Amino acid sequence: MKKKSLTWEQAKIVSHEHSHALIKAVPGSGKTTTLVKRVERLVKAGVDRRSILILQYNKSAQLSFKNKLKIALNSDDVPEVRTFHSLAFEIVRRGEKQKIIKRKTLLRPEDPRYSNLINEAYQAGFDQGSGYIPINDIEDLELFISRCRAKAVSPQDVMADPIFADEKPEYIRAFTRYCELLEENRLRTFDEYLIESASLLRSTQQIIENFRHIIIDEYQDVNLVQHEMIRFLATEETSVMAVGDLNQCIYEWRGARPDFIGGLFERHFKQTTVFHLSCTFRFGHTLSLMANSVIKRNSTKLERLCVSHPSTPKTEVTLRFDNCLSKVLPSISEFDGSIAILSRTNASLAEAEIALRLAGVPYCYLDGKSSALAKRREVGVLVVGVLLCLYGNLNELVSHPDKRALIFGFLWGADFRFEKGKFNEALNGIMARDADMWAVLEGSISASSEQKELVRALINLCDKEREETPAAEVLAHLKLSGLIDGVGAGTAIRTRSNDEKRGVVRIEDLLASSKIDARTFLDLILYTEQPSEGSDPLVLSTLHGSKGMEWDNVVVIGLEDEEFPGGKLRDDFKAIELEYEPITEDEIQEERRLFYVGITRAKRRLTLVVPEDEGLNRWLNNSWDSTPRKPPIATRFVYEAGLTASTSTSKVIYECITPAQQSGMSGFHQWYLKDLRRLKV
Ligand SMILES: Nc1ncnc2c1ncn2[C@@H]1O[C@H](COP(=O)(O)OP(=O)(O)OP(=O)(O)O)[C@@H](O)[C@H]1O
Repeated sequence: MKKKSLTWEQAKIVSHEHSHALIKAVPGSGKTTTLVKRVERLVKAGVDRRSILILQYNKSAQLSFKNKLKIALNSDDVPEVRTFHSLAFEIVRRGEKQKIIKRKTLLRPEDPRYSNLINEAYQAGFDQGSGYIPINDIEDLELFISRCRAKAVSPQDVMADPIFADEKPEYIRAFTRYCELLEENRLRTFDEYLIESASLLRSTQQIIENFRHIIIDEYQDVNLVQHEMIRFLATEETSVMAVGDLNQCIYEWRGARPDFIGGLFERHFKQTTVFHLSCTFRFGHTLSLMANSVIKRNSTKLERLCVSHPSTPKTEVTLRFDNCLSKVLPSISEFDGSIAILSRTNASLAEAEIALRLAGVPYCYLDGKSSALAKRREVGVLVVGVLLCLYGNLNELVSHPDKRALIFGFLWGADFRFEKGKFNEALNGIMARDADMWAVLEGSISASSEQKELVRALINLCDKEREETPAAEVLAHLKLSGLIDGVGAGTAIRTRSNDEKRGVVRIEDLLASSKIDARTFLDLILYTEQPSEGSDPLVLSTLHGSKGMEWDNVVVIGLEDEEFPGGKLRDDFKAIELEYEPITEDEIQEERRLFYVGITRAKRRLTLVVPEDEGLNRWLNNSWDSTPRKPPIATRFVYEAGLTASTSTSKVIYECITPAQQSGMSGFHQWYLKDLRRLKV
């Protein structure tokens, strides 16, 4: 294999000698390559391998880095490469052994004891009996707890902390009970391991050996506790090197603190040298220019632009104006190389799933899941509704593997109001073979006249449609029955309930444009087999999930401004009754970073599937890259990307630019050219 020669930016980091270092790296800038080279140089210069610690953000990054080190050092004896969690386990284990802290057991999220514990905490906090608790409410509580744990705050601290002043007191009570239950049962979750190890490092000398060099990757995603661990781990002699990209911080809502990389690191670690890795090896000039153009709209000062190395492919960026995925996706599946479809919301991924099934294109989710359709509530409502319309019963589901998920979705997503504690009874009742669904429902929902009316309307729909009836028509009848009105109503978080409502609209559009009949719709959802392992299917992922990944072809869908970044709804948006989701400027900036992360995953081709939008055409025709004043139809981020100007500038760069061409460019594009020259690549 041809050896890569390092850029001067990379070489400076590799040879950095003393003091702490902060590396600000753009996507695909060879961070791993540079860090591996640095460790190789340290070891070759005689630094003891055991005095070097590398911290990676997750298990797969840790394994991959370790393998690269083994190859570089031509040995299995490599420095310690750990995740924050594995380091915390080791420190806590030593603390327990030395009897400094109590012995406790790890409580993993998949352990049934965990769900019992969180349910009990919820019931205590919300003063609720032992009835059914919606999964989303539990998730909201978990998010609240993880935000508290990321800052290592106790329930007493939360009560006193003005940051939490707007939180519901129920959450604080539930959090208090959660902490008590962990203590009573001598259990620790992953969060407690981090917190206790930070506290052990602070209070106990020599709980773990001293490291001469500590290197931490993805620093933009560390939370306060992890940052504190590093501070207490470092001695006078330690040189700490943190690597990250402020513009890729997308986990602030979970407690990540971009301000560490944005200034606090340098304040806490004196005499830090700041380095930049501003040359990407992943994508070409058009995409670099667009990514810079979007991210410069954030308030964080852009110190360096992301600049493409000449060895990168000439990434092609295209906009596909289309409101219907079933027209767009079949042609995308013909692209050469790896393909990913990325979306801000799960509703759009569900639509993509159905469109791909319709086109017979194999796919899977990034985490290996073959489908998420059956678990979506609106899908449960539609499948059960269509089955009732066609056959008057749910016999077809009797031995279907997704029976429980679909009936759960139906019961939860439809507009039923259950008597306290009766939801599970209804679910189990309808699941039973030969169940009388109507009797079960009537025995468990409230006795109000609207609820009785809903059941009657459903009974009236039974057996009234034929398999050949267009699915869109059946769906329209279901809507008239009032069944769909409840979709999204039961979820506590507005963004989630809107996601389910959008799911209905997306499926509605898809059925209307594809003109499939009701039976085909059921077959698509219930019987489409996904390829088993081994083949190389197209990948679906949320934008959050795509972080750290790259594909030859990236297709971003769900690019409507009211969905991404969300916030103020357009006045003309009448398709569904979405609830207003107020969004702050900080949240818009985080969404913008998410768009930046998503588009910078592409190597050879980026396709942005946007809704028809006259405004965007105007922006493209005028080569503008500003943020539209009024919320547009297509996401504002596509407006800001300035595709037209980026394409023409990149064309002249590839064709060798003349001074006259350069002087006609915007100041921003001239800055890009200056940086390109400065990099001397
Ligand atoms: N100096 C170089 N010359 C040519 N190619 C390089 C150089 N440095 C890195 N690369 C290539 O760039 C690609 C990205 O490198 P690497 O995986 O180290 O980046 P990364 O910054 O860790 O990526 P990410 O942040 O997305 O995980 C790899 O294919 C690598 O071989």
